[in-house]
Amino acid sequence: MWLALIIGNSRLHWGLFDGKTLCHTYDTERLSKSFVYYLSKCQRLSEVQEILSSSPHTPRQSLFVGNQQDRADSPTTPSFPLLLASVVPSQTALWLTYPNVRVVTLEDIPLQGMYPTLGIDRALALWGAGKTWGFPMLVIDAGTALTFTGADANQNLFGGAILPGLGLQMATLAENTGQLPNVELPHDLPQRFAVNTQQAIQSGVIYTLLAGIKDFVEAWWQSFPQGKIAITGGDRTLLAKYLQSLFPEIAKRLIVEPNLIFWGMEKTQNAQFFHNS
Ligand SMILES: Nc1ncnc2c1ncn2[C@@H]1O[C@H](COP(=O)(O)OP(=O)(O)O)[C@@H](O)[C@H]1O
Ligand SMILES: CC(C)(COP(=O)(O)O)[C@@H](O)C(=O)NCCC(=O)O
Ligand SMILES: [K+]
Repeated sequence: MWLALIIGNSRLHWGLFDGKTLCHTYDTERLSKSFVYYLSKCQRLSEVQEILSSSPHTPRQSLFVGNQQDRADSPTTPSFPLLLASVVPSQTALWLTYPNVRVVTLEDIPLQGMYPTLGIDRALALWGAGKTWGFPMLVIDAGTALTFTGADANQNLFGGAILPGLGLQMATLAENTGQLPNVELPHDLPQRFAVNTQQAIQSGVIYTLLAGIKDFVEAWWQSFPQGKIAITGGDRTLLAKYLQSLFPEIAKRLIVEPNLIFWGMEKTQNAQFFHNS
């Protein structure tokens, strides 16, 4: 068993693997240094599962009472292997205190033509999607930031784009204006021409984002008529639903998949190391 951890800009994403099989996923808030320590002391799968699914993530001392001393001193109790991919350097530093950790870097991903500052989450999601469904592949990651990241049939980075994600667009309006409230995203596509403030914000953010996605997707298909498109990230389901209502011909060709980055991590040599250890 091994753990995959993706540190995004909003939260942490956890995957619990049995070899190549992804058994469980968890999303957590950012965690404390003592959490890192407790996780490193977990011996049984049930302990890992309990502390990752507890909320808030303050591990109960009682979980470890009894044989904690043995564990601290024994060299024969290694921690669960942890494969880490992070786009938040301060958080990477915290998780490097975990004893059995390996960090995925761009060098571990066999895509060609990557630029040095490309986000590891983008490269992994693209690698995971392309290896699973084939290249050319365009990944839309609807997370804190919304990114497009494409690779051609030769697994060469074609390029992409970065813009504020849905949540960030809404939050920025509320934070930087005197009269705009914090507004939730609606479950269904709102009416375009709104007659109140809340719906006007929803309409503006959603319809311009959908138009932008359509434009990128059409440009992608112009370059790669048979090119595939996968969407991931915390807002993927909502966006796929809006697209289904507004542009069903695009929605029909979208692969909606929450775990692209985990698939990418599993398909690196680093994971191979854990399979063999
Ligand atoms: N339980 C949740 N907590 C936080 N964000 C959520 C949640 N469910 C959906 N979201 C949406 O997911 C987006 C963040 O996506 P995510 O992929 O988790 O971000 P990141 O990987 O960048 O940390 C936010 O814009 C938010 O709208
Ligand atoms: C674009 C991102 C902020 C997306 O982060 P996320 O929304 O997944 O938290 C991240 O991939 C990143 O920091 N990229 C580095 C710049 C680049 O990819 O060109
Ligand atoms: K993202």
